[in-house]
Amino acid sequence: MDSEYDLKTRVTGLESLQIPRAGADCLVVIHSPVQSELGRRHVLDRPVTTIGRGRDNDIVLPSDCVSRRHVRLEHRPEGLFLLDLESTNGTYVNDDTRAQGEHRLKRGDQLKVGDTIFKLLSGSDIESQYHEIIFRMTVTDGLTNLSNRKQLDTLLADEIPRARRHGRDLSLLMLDIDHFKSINDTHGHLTGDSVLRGLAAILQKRLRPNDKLGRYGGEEFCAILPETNLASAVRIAEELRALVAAHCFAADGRELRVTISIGAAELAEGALSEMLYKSADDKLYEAKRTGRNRVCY
Ligand SMILES: Nc1nc2c(ncn2[C@@H]2O[C@H](COP(=O)(O)OP(=O)(O)OP(=O)(O)O)[C@@H](O)[C@H]2O)c(=O)[nH]1
Repeated sequence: MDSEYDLKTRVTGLESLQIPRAGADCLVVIHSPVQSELGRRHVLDRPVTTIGRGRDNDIVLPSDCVSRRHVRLEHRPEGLFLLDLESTNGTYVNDDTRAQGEHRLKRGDQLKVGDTIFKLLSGSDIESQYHEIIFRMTVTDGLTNLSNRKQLDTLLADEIPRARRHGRDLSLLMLDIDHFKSINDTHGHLTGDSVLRGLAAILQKRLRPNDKLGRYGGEEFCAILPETNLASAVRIAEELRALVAAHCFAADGRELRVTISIGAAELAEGALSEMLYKSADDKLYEAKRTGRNRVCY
């Protein structure tokens, strides 16, 4: 049985980008007030999928015009059925038909739930794959393949209420390559790019699957560490720092040594995403000011 955590990460993180098995039904977001949701593909790989505003739904739409439990989709031998759960604003199929009772869906149908419109597609449809590619492009950093800044914001905005709800810790690391400009200047931008890719791979390999690593910008990375207090985050940060310092990057057939500075912060009571970013960022700059290749918290 999946934990609530696993279920949610499946639909909020890059984990949701797994290619579904051929022929699996998918709901693809084709209209949303949240731009970064466009093209997101929800694979309907369970017997029942619920959609609603409440965090306990399989697909969570945090909008006032969506009911807490809004609609339920059910796989049966005869096909996929939709059942509106007496939502206030209703569920509409193909624009104007308000779903009454059970409604059998067919591929290509559009479902309007509040201000989000989904299209039911097969995972193997060219159209579904097209949406997926566009979605990947909007949430991924092209160089490192990690989450981009926008996606990090979305992930952190999801993790903060989850941590509060379950009374769990949450920490954030901001990581920045030391003297990266001189690596570019000495070895060229292609080597700089390869260092960024190599660094991303080292960090990703050490972190746990539930941690969320992204490229915050330029040579700065960010790791969201759910269920991690500050002491553990600092231990992890120290390990990452040491791993990078010990790694031999390659430049023009020669060895290149790279170090990183890290700022660590823990979610404080009542703090918002920006405050957590700022606390970790302040500590990162303290690490830079006090000599680099170190962790500050
Ligand atoms: N190769 C490459 N370089 C980048 C990329 N993004 C940002 N940079 C470079 O990263 C460098 C960052 O330089 P600075 O902000 O001066 O920082 P630094 O040299 O790392 O110095 P400290 O952070 O103070 O240790 C700039 O030269 C940017 O051009 C990228 O995608 N590829």
